[in-house]
Amino acid sequence: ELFTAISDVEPLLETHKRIIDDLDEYILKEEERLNVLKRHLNIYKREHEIAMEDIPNYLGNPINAFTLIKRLTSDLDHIEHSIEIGTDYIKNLTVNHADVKYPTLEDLAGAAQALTRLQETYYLEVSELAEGRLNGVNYSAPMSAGDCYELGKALYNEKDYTNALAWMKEAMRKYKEENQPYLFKEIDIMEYIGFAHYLLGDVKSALEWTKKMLSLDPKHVRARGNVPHYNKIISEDEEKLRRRRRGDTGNELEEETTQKPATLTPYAKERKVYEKLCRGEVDLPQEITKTLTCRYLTEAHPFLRLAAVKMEYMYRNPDIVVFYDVLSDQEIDHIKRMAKPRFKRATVHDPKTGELVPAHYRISKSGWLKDEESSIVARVSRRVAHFTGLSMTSAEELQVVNYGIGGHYEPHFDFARKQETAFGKANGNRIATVLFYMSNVAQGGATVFTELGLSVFPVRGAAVYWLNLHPSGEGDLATRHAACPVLTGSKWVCNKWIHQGGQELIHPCNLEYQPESMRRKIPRPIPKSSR
Ligand SMILES: O=C(O)CCC(=O)C(=O)O
Ligand SMILES: [Fe+2]
Repeated sequence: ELFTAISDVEPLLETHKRIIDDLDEYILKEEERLNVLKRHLNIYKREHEIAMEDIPNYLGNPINAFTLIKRLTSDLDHIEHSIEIGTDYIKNLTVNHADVKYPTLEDLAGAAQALTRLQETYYLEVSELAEGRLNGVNYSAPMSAGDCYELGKALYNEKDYTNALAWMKEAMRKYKEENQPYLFKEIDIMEYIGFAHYLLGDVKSALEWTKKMLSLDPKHVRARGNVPHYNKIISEDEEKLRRRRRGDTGNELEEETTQKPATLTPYAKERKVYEKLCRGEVDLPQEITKTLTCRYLTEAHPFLRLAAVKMEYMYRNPDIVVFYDVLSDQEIDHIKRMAKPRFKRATVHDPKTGELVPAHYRISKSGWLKDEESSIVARVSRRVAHFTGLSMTSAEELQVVNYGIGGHYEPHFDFARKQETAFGKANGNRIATVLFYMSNVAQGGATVFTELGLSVFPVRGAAVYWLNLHPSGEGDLATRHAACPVLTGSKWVCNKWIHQGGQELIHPCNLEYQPESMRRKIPRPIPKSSR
């Protein structure tokens, strides 16, 4: 898939240029051909008019008789030939080339879902997006009726009827405004709107739209078939309502009327916090902010006395630290260049089939770089040892990540839980995470800590650092974090995960394990809106 990493979308511009050149040439040839045909047509029309004015006189003229016959024989051959060339040309015309990359329908669906994710996370209005605006900033040309229609169709095919409906309504509005020729018609948009309403349980609106379809085309087969079906459902519903009002409820109806209390699942609760953090709507409580400091780090390693590192505490207990200017522009370019050819989409095991399938909770592409492969990668590992003070003997290779359109990584822990296979390996669990930012992100793309209520926004060249484990080796649940969907720009990061192996003397473990009950003393973040 191409939509999972922005870097993979770049070659599409070359494909795009090829199509422009081919179409340009094709249209030029077609126009020449059509001009010939039009010239012939005009002659035929003019001659026909003259002939009809006075038929005997016209045919009585031998020249006219000849030219008429000529027009119906050799001229016609010419015309036919010209049309044939046209159809042959069309038949042989290819805008598909083997040597350039094309996106697939799966890419189209992925890009459509990404837009929906962005729309929902960042509260974007469909009408704003359709005008090419993101948060009030103009980012692209307005979308056409055709763009909105295709997007609506892709969402409809993915069974996202709510968003499909919103985009189809936008398509309808633009279709009327634009008055442009399209391969689809107004009635096609209406059909999607009507059926989406039906699938969302709004049968009355479905009927209304179907009737509108019939006013445009009284013979429309599907619309005619649906009207009685919708009418039946509506009258059945009304009957149920009447019986309920009369108190004449059977058991079956009683069940329907008992409403379940609207409680959010833990997943939905976390999702809400995650989205709020992504929008930057949560401030840390003063109890935390007053403990946050920044300074030059000089003591973690003797090397730092020569080259101190700027550090800033983003959170205390657990400590989340940002180190600034720990990757240079050259290092970033080198790491990106090395990683690109090895990019693979993040996959998970499908429990049903046992096969590796793309992970929907993580939309990005990544590749791994070894220290031995490049002195620059090795230098970055040494730097990590300097500013974390940890041993790199058990560290993983450098993981390089690029997020695609709306790319994200849903809330997770970096450490392995007991049931997971990585747990208990020779090197132990991931004791620490160093997350380098290799790009700024214009909008979106924050790293957020859902238990702490902390949003960290990417700064190119900086790294976030935290310990994933308690001194006892137990995973610290407070480190749960996520990567927010990228709204604009391309987000590049790289991860260095350091394991327990090798830290025995540097970071001795002990039985101290700060239980959940203790951590509750840290005030919870207060959402802005509740103040
Ligand atoms: O990209 C980010 O901001 C976070 C990435 C992350 O959490 C991970 O790769 O484990
Ligand atoms: Fe992570």
